[in-house]
Amino acid sequence: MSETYDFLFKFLVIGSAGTGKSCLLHQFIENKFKQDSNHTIGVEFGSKVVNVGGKTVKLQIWDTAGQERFRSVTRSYYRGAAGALLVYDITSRETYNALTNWLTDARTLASPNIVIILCGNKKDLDADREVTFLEASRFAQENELMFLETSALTGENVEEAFLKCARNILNKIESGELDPERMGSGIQYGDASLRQLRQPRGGLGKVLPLHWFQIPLDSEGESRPFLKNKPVPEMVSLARALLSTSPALLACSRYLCQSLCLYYANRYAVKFSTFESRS
Ligand SMILES: Nc1nc2c(ncn2[C@@H]2O[C@H](COP(=O)(O)OP(=O)(O)OP(=O)(O)O)[C@@H](O)[C@H]2O)c(=O)[nH]1
Repeated sequence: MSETYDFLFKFLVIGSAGTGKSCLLHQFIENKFKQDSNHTIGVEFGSKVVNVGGKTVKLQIWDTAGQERFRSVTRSYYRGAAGALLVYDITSRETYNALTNWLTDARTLASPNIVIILCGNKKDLDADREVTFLEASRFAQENELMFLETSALTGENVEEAFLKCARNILNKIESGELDPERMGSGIQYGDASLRQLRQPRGGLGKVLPLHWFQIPLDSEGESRPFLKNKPVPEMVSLARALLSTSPALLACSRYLCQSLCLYYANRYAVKFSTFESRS
């Protein structure tokens, strides 16, 4: 069965042995708890297509072994990951204390820009807790990580952890902070977005560097084109073209507004996407 998706993100699941990494992946993909989970040998793999903020994203997830003896193997899989779940076990301070080492590995071997969500797993074992929610959330804040407590057993916050990480990556792509075109970004375009990018008839003959061009479409129908990242001259003229039509845009429906943007995006062979204005 062929899958269409807008993006593919490479994800890692890292953290000390026995924290529940394989169980988290299994719960996310199969929606059930993995009974009799054994230590992972090297690396295991899973994938799932999810819907994030109106985009279809395929998550390609590498579940790594936490045991020290596999470290040299697992490290070779870090390269080019866009996101990671960094897992500790709330009932084991030892796994929490090891977080700094895992973090250093992720940022040096994958990418300094890797988006990481810290997962305090085995939330269901609250009576045996050795790490408080508060101290872990402080650690997360200090290290610029997102944070959730999860339970692979009950499923609590498992899907949320993957989706939160994916949503953050998508936001960074849309704001221009992350460039999917950069080598080793851990992001690939899927069929759906490529279709949108196909050259129109009588097009420019070359695909321009791809930059995100965002137009807030809020409830008033207001359309203030603006550019993020480094605008290329073509993008500036695109912005001007849209600005000059703004009275018309103000009057027209969201649908028409989007069609017009799509028309220009196709014409200039640039990506077009929408997001909800939060004003
Ligand atoms: N109570 C509880 N037990 C869990 C949870 N997640 C995992 N476990 C148990 O923790 C143990 C280790 O789980 P794994 O998923 O194999 O751990 P891992 O992090 O993949 O371990 P390595 O592959 O060695 O790195 C197993 O006995 C699981 O049944 C959870 O959320 N709650």
